[in-house]
Amino acid sequence: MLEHWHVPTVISLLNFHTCSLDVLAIISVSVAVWLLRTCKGTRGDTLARHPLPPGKCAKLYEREFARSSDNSKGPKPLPFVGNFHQLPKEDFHLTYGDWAKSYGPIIYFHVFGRQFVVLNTMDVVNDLLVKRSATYSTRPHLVMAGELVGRDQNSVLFLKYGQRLKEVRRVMDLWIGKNNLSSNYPVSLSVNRKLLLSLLEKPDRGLEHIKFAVGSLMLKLTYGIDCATEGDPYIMLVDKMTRITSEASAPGRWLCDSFPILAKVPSWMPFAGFKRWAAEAHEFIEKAIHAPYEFTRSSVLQGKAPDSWLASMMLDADGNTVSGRTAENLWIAASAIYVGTIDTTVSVVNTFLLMMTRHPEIQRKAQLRIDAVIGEDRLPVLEDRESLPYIDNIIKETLRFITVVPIIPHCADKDDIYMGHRIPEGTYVMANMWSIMHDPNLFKEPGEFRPERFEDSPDRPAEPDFSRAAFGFGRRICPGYHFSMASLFMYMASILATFDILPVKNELGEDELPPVKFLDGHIRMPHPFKFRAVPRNDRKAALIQEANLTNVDVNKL
Ligand code: HEM
Repeated sequence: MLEHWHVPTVISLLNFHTCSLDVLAIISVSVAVWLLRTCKGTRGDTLARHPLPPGKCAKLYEREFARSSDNSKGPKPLPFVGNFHQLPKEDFHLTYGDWAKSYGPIIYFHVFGRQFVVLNTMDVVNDLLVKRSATYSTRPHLVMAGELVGRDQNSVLFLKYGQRLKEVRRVMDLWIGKNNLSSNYPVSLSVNRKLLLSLLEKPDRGLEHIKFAVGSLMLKLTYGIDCATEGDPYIMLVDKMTRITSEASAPGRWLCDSFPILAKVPSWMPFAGFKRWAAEAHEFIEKAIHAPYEFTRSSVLQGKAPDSWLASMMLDADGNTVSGRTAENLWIAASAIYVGTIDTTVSVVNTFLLMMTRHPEIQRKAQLRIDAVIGEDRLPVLEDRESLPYIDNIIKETLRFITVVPIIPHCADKDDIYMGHRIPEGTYVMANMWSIMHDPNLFKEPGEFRPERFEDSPDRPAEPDFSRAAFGFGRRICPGYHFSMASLFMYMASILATFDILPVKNELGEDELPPVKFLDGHIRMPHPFKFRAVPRNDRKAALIQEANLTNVDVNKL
């Protein structure tokens, strides 16, 4: 049985800080426990209805599974491990996309008894995640990130669908929803102008400036925190929380996600390093969530809190700071803002800069359009968006090209039947956004960056605009959608209006084009790269200086 386990792969995916023998011990114990439970007919309701005789468990289980969820539309599984051995270490979306070519738009597979459905076209995604969002709006149960690190209690992204999620999303909507765009705008504008100044003053540190602008904007809006330019402790804190969360939820990394029974192993056992890691991560995340919240609470109590979303809801009708469930909703909502924004927005803006560096012709065209609308004497503002459809097309193309969240995971919270297939409760139902956004039947040369694809022309109709789908679906759609589209416009339009984005030069004085390479993960991000931001002319540089002199002081907002 063990050769089917692809043991080296399992071990390389682990981060248990323990030796391989320990891992093998865990695997052996888990296999034994699984077989015992299976043979007793206690594993899953299908098998519970059909107790299996010892010795034939694996074969019968496989047949039973095939009957229950029609596993025929997916790669052939092995007994017990299912399709584990066919899963890649990274770039899952590419493998799922390849499977879709053989098995069609819906793929079914299973790994150690956990069932997965991957949706590879917008039609099937809409049918399930949008039209049936009453069934498909919960999140998969993750043992490490959710249960052990505790993110299923304190992170919007991991919360199961239910009352708590609705309450927290309502709070977020008040803060960052469509109707609040204009009241957030002065702070956003101020941060945007500071970003231009940073690019002017330190043009060789472009990517750092973007990250700082995105992070500091969210901390200011949410908590009223003014970040120091470098090494801000709050930015470092929430950044670390983001990193830990993504490590804890990395697919295939933690054996306990495949064998939930391992969550019960006592932390003191020698091979239970993962439990000790989880306990430390949990403690750190609790601190990282509460530190900025406490900052706002104490400044509200002292009557000197700068305006912020949190401060606006911190006091009850009697002037006391809120407590209990209301306070919990606030800190959960507040902490989701930074985590939800940082990597996603930075990824899109960095991809935009990468593409501008590589495509001077697109950059020039966009600059001419901007100049025609705003002239020489001012910088772009949000109201210009309607007059600048080409910038919107650059945003759409950047979202399509990078596909920031390549796989969007939802989960069935009751049994369902779709196109004759049974989808049991608990199945992971994942939209393969990467395949959809790169479908050659919909997008001509999908690997090319081409904003014009969204324009109608006499010889070619516009290609589909799935930019909204890049933000998810149904009741779990990203609460930051409207805010993000507005801020992406402001980042892109104001950078293009004022700077030429150019490649760096090598020792021979030649342009060195940055490669198109991405870091894999839940969130796709360009590999760090270098570019030069050169002011288009003296007038533009002066406009940036003036905007920062006359800029409203965000500390007083
Ligand atoms: C370019 C920017 C962004 C992209 C591409 C993006 C994308 C996404 C996607 C794909 C999801 C999953 C939706 C689903 O499960 O169907 C999501 C969820 C979420 N996003 Fe964003 N997002 C962006 C910006 C933001 C911003 C600015 C915020 C700040 C509020 C935010 C907060 C969240 C939260 C809290 C969730 C979890 C929602 C839930 O599970 O109910 N995101 N985002």
